[in-house]
Amino acid sequence: MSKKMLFIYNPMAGKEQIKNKLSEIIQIFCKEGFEVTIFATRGREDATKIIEKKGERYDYIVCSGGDGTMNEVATGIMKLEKRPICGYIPAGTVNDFASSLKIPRVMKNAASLIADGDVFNCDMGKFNDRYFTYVAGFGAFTEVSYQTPQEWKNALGKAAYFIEALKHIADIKPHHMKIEYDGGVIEDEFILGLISNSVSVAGYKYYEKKNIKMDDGLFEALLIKSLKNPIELQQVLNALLSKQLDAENMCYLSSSFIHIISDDDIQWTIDGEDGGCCKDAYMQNMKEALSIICDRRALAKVSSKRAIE
Ligand SMILES: Nc1ncnc2c1ncn2[C@@H]1O[C@H](COP(=O)(O)OP(=O)(O)OP(=O)(O)O)[C@@H](O)[C@H]1O
Repeated sequence: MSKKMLFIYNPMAGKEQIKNKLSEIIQIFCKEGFEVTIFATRGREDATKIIEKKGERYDYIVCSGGDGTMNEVATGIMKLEKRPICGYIPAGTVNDFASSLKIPRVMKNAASLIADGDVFNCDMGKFNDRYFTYVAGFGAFTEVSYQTPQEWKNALGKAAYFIEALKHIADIKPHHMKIEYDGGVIEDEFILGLISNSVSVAGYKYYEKKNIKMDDGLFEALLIKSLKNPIELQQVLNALLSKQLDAENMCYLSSSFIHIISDDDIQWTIDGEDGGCCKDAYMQNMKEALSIICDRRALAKVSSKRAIE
């Protein structure tokens, strides 16, 4: 019996990367016995809407685009009762989510993986009434992915985000907030927070020393307190570069939920896109909610159910 696939792609993502690859990708799917319906997105939330409307008719929903498109597709799937298996062909600049799951950057290899790969039940994040696949954040680094000029992204790739972030860190206004998590509360002034379910954020593998699992029902939260002088700033930058996440003025914790209540509105970023402003952000880990195809080698690293091979 043929497997029904809805293939959704953002034609504009990552320098219109898919333009010359589409035919090859579709041929791979057809050769592998998929019956493919193709949908090109036209703008914001298009992917989510088509999935909400028609997603349950398919066995697989495969998307191609950047982290923003992946987010919109995962959001659509979360809204379905009968959730199809998700596949991803990355086409953006950074693709943190894809790199955590070892999904190839070469599009035809990622397409072949859809037929060959393993299904991984990945945790998803819920942020108030929205969803995220790998990160919700505020402050210095988080504003970067949509502030970094496109020409920099194209020329420098991952380095562009980091350089832009370093430029901004000193200008960021601290926010007074209360942070509730499994078994604890912190109250302080913070300039940055990253709540993630990924081994890589903004292109940097900050968490690689921490043995992060993406199906354990836990977020990792990295918070940086308000910095009083250039020495403290330097210490934090050094700690970030050497991936020492529990240094002075930094908090690192794991929790199934994170509730952040701030005195003033905070600008959030969700999976690298604008996440809007709010004073009250409740983030709940949705354990193993998204079934996504990934490389077998990634499972050994990101799944709590597999012993390291
Ligand atoms: N045809 C389109 N034209 C313009 N924007 C689109 C179109 N289709 C979808 N979008 C919107 O563009 C946003 C960003 O797209 P996406 O993340 O796929 O690419 P990108 O920005 O190039 O990738 P990255 O941010 O990873 O570099 C999506 O959230 C989506 O809402």
